[in-house]
Amino acid sequence: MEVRHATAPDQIPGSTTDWLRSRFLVEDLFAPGEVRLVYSHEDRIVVGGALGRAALPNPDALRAGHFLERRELGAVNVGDGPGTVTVDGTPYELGPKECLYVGRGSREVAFDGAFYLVSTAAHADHPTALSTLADAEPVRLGGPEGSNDRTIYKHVHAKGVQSCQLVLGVTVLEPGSMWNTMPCHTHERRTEVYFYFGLPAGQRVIHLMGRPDETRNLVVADRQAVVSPPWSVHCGFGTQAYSFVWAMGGENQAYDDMEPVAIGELR
Ligand SMILES: O=C[C@H](O)[C@@H](O)CC(=O)C(=O)O
Ligand SMILES: [Zn+2]
Repeated sequence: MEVRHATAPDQIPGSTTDWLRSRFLVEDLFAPGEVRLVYSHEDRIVVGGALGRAALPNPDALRAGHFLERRELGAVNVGDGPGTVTVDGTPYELGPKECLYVGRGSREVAFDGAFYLVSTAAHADHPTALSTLADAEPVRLGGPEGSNDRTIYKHVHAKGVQSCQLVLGVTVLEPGSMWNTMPCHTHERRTEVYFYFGLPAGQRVIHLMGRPDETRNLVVADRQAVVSPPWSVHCGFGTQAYSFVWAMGGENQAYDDMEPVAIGELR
């Protein structure tokens, strides 16, 4: 497991493309038969990828008896077909874009498929729960005039699957729509990670990050993640339509607790 230290906004002016990518972009999460993990000190969020048949390891850096001893986990099927997550002997079948929340205290977690993983620190046990696309109360936002016609599926949130601090959903853009999260925002009380998937090979998402008045861009390929510290905007446009998993950890779980940024304020 790679461990990344937290960052500060005053590191952004003068930063190089390579430095930005090494701190904020997570590139290689998927290898057949492996679970790959990156631990970010931004709200202690761990992100990962599981491909094929693989079990959740217990990295030394956690100093835990097992991965979920003091953590909770969301696993989203980012493949094109069904996949299975088995938790302490109980199998759960997930369709594409569906999510399994795995509660603190679960010991053995195994995957069969293509899963994106997000884990946050947890102080209480919540039941392991499947959230299907129908459970996620889809909300249609945007429209063709803003090239941002998209559907937001909320899986783990205050009114859905319960958790300690994890909030997680999937946003799907309609063909011909390119922009996510515009107008954009920050949320001072939470870190958010975007994981882009379903982007055709050779296409890219241009992801904007940084303080609203000092933005930078990251060029992101399919199945890559971007960590947004509380001071950073997070939005982007694709060269074709795509989907992404958004997940947050931090001080509260209020999805709408954000500082909106007017488009004209961006620099
Ligand atoms: O804090 C909330 C997150 O940034 C996302 O839910 C935004 C998003 O999915 C979108 O506008 O497309
Ligand atoms: Zn956000």
